[in-house]
Amino acid sequence: MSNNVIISVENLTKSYGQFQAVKGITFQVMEGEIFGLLGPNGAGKSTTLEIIETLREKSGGTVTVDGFNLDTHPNNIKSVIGVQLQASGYYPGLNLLQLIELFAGLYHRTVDAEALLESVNLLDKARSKFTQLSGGQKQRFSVATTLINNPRIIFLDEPTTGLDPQARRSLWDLIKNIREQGTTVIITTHYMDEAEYLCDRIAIIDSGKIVALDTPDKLIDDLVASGFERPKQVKLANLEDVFIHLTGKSLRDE
Ligand SMILES: Nc1ncnc2c1ncn2[C@@H]1O[C@H](COP(=O)(O)OP(=O)(O)OP(=O)(O)O)[C@@H](O)[C@H]1O
Repeated sequence: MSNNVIISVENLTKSYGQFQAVKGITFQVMEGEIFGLLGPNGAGKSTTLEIIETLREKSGGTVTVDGFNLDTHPNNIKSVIGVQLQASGYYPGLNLLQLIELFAGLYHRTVDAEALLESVNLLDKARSKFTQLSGGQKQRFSVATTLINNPRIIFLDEPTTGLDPQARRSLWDLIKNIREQGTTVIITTHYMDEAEYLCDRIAIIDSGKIVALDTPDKLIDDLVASGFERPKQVKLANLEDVFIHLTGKSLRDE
C-alpha cells in the first residue's frame, strides 16, 4: 500500500426523496490497498459505491477518483475503474471467451481473453456458457470482467455471498493476487472473517454514517482496550464484536 490517496470522498450525502441514505461521509482510499465497506443491510454501502462508480447521482459532497473530480470528469473516472457487470448482460448464447471479447469491444480495448480467463483459473471453461458454471466460477468470471479495461481500481460488491468455504477462499486468493498486481480493491461484505483476512482497512457504516475506520487489528484492539470482553472465549474479541458493538445490529442475509 502506498501513501497516495486514490479515492477521496468528502462529506458525501445522498437523499432519496425525504430519506437521507448517506449522511455526510468522509474517507480516503490509498493506492494499492484492499478497502472494505461494512455495514448492516440498508446502511448505505451500495449507494456510496455506486456514486463513486459514476452510476448514481450524489446529493452533496465531493468525490475524487485518481485525481479526477466526479462532477467534472466522470468519463475519466469510468476509464480507470473496473465494476462487476450485471449477470443479465451475460448473453446466454455466448461462451466466456466471446463474452470477454464483447465487453472489451464495449470498452474499445483489445484484451487477451485466454490470459484473463487463466488469471481467474477459468481457462478450462473458456468455451462454456456462463449458466454452465458453478457459483464460485461465476463469481470468478464476474471478477474477471472487472479487469477487462486494465483498471487502477476495482469495485467488488459482496463477491463471496452464497459461496461454499472453498470457493470463498479461492476468491480471496484471487482478490489478493489482483492487489499484488498493483490494483486497488474496494469490497463490500457481510462476512467479518473475510474483512479481517482480506482488508487492509475497513470503514463500518451504520445508518448512512461512518462509525469507525481503521485496520481490523486496530479496531479489535480498541474494543478490547475499552474493557470489552467476550464471555468464555479464549480470544478477547473479534471483528464481529467491533461491528455489533458499534452498530447494534447483527448481520443477516435477506
Ligand atoms: N433507488 C432508491 N430509492 C429509494 N430508496 C433507496 C434507493 N436505493 C436505496 N435506497 C434506500 O437507501 C438505503 C441504503 O441502501 P443501500 O442499498 O445503499 O444499502 P446497503 O448498505 O448497500 O445495504 P445491503 O447490505 O442490503 O446491500 C436503504 O434504506 C434503501 O432502502
